[in-house]
Amino acid sequence: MPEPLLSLSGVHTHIGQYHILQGVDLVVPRGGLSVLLGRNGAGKTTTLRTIMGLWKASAGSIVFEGRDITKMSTPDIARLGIAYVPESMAVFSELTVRENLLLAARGGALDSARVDWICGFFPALKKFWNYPAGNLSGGQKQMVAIARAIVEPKKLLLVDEPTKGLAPAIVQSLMAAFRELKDLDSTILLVEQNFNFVRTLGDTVGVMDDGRVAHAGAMRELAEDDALQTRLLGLSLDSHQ
Ligand SMILES: Nc1ncnc2c1ncn2[C@@H]1O[C@H](COP(=O)(O)OP(=O)(O)OP(=O)(O)O)[C@@H](O)[C@H]1O
Repeated sequence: MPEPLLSLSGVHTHIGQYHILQGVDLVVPRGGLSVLLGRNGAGKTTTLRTIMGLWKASAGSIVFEGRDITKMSTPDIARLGIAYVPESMAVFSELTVRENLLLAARGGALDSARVDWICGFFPALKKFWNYPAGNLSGGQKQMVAIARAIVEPKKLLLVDEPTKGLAPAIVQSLMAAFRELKDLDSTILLVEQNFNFVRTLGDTVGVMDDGRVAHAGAMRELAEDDALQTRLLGLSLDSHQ
C-alpha cells in the first residue's frame, strides 16, 4: 500500500480539563476526498484543529508525508501545504473579495490563471470581485473562504462542514467544485453532517463517535449499506433519498 499523505495514530486531545479526542486513528490516502462523519460533538472539528496544531495533541502522533508534525506550530504546519477552512467561514468582512484572496496569496500577488480557474467553479467571486466580502451571502462567503484556501496550490485541504446552512443550489455548485478540486491538485479531508453531499463525492470515510474513529473504510461500502448507515449514523432509510 502506498504511504498515506496523513495519518493519525492514537491521538488524544484535551481542551482544558476535558478529554475530547480519546485515541483517534485515521489514515488519509494521497489524492481524492476523505470524509469525516459523526454526530454533533463526536470530535470532528477537534480532529481538524488538532491536525492543524490549533489544539495540541496530548498523546499519539500525526504524520504528514512521512514527517511527524504533532508538535509543530500552526504556521509551520500551514507552510507544509495544509490549509484549513473552518466552519465559521473565515473571511475579512471589510475587505473586497479580491483583497481577501490577495492576502492569502503567498508572494503578495495573485496568479491570474489560478484565479480564473477558481472563478470557473465559483463564478460569484468574479461578479462580486470588488465588493466587501461582508456584504455577500453565507454561500458566497463560503466560496471566498474556500478560494482563500486554494489560491495557492495546497497538498491537503481540511474543510469543516462547508454545506452548513446553504441553499440546495449552492450545495450543488460546491459539490461540483470539490469534484474538480479532488481530481486536480489536492487531497481533501472534509467534515460533514450532510450525508447526501458526501455519499458520491467521498472516496474514503471515517465515522467518529465519542472522540474516536468508530468505523473507517471506503465510502462506497457505507453508501451502499443502509444497515451500516443506520448503525453508524442513525440515519433512517428514507432520510437520504
Ligand atoms: N473550546 C472548547 N472547550 C470545551 N469543550 C469543547 C471546546 N470545543 C469543543 N468542545 C467539546 O468537544 C467535543 C467535540 O466537539 P467538536 O466540535 O470537535 O465536535 P464535532 O464532531 O465537530 O461536532 P459538530 O458536528 O456539532 O460540529 C464536544 O463535546 C464539545 O462540547
